Amino acid sequence: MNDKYGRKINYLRISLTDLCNLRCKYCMPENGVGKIEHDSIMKIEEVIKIVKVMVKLGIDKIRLTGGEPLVKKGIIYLIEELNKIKEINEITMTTNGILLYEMAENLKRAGLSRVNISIDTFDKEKYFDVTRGGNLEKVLKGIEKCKEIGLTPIKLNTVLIGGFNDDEIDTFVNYTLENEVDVRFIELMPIGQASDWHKEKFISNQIVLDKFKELIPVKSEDISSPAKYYKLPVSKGKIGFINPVSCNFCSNCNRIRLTSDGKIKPCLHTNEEIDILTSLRRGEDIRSIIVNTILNKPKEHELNENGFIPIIRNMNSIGG
Ligand SMILES: Nc1nc2c(ncn2[C@@H]2O[C@H](COP(=O)(O)OP(=O)(O)OP(=O)(O)O)[C@@H](O)[C@H]2O)c(=O)[nH]1
Ligand SMILES: C[S@@+](CC[C@H](N)C(=O)[O-])C[C@H]1O[C@@H](n2cnc3c(N)ncnc32)[C@H](O)[C@@H]1O
Ligand code: SF4
Ligand code: SF4
Repeated sequence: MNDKYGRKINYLRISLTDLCNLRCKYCMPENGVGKIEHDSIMKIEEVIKIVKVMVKLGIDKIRLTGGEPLVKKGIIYLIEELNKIKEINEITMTTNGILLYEMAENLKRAGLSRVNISIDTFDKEKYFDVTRGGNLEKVLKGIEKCKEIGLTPIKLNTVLIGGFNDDEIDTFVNYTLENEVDVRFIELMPIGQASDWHKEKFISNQIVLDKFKELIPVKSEDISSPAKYYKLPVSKGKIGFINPVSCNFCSNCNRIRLTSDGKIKPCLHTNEEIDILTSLRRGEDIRSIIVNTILNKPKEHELNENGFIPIIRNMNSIGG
């Protein structure tokens, strides 16, 4: 269905869990998130019920995210069930890749279309540091496994952090020369853990464009994608830029979000949330809640406005 600004909303991003097997410094507190009451998290069957109502309203693309979606118990079953819903064209996932090597085959068999993998550095020690304990080798093996079995196209998501990985821009850009993988640089957002980070850490994607003058703009096949794409003159993969702060893709926004505790979020950058899980459990009409949420989706974010209220949730429970 369309929202009141005429945007067609067909993309649902679901944060399946706020738990994660990593603790990226910009995303999660060092000690993780305390386990919240089991009952306040959506069960797999509840996710399926909500999705089944949403597809009747025009949702045809689902992204599973988190926290880390691959640590959610029942993830394979969920994908199998979503794959049976005829209205859904694409089931995708955003993952840190740690468990991909061992799970990729089952994910593909269950019906997952493709994966976006977050990787902020190709340096083993830096990876261990920024993720507070992650093993880079596992992610790299996961990427290779996805290539091997055709869980593709693959996109890498790289958050640019001043003083951390801005010295690796060449490595990431050159990765696309030999790999049929898109690398997307994401500007760090002042959300959750990063909401009070020092401004030097927030660096603009423009520095990549300034450094690589030979990058050629590529027309995106998906006008609703937050990424603007470029490529090196002879390369297998593309370079994408996601500027969630200085973004100008709100006018083409096609997405709504479902948080791990069952709230619909009409926009990534608002604190507005509608508790659909409680309504579902009470047997109330969730269709009208979804219709209202879509109709009243904000026109755009207000990150650049004076008086902007910082987002309270950490990214791990929103899902990015
Ligand atoms: N401001 C804003 N940023 C977004 C939105 N959707 C995604 N992003 C940013 O883009 C990052 C990467 O998103 P992904 O989870 O890979 O999903 P995607 O870009 O929709 O993926 P594709 O379907 O492959 O294009 C997220 O972590 C966010 O930082 C959005 O609706 N608004
Ligand atoms: C919250 S994670 C969830 C999925 C999965 N655990 C992963 O890391 O891909 C989704 C995306 O959000 C990004 N992210 C988290 N906090 C962010 C922030 N403050 N600014 C920009 N991107 C952020 C991560 O880098 C990741 O690409
Ligand atoms: S960015 Fe993803 S992998 Fe890193 S802590 Fe957040 S949810 Fe976990
Ligand atoms: S900031 Fe809000 S309106 Fe803009 S693209 Fe993201 S989710 Fe859509």
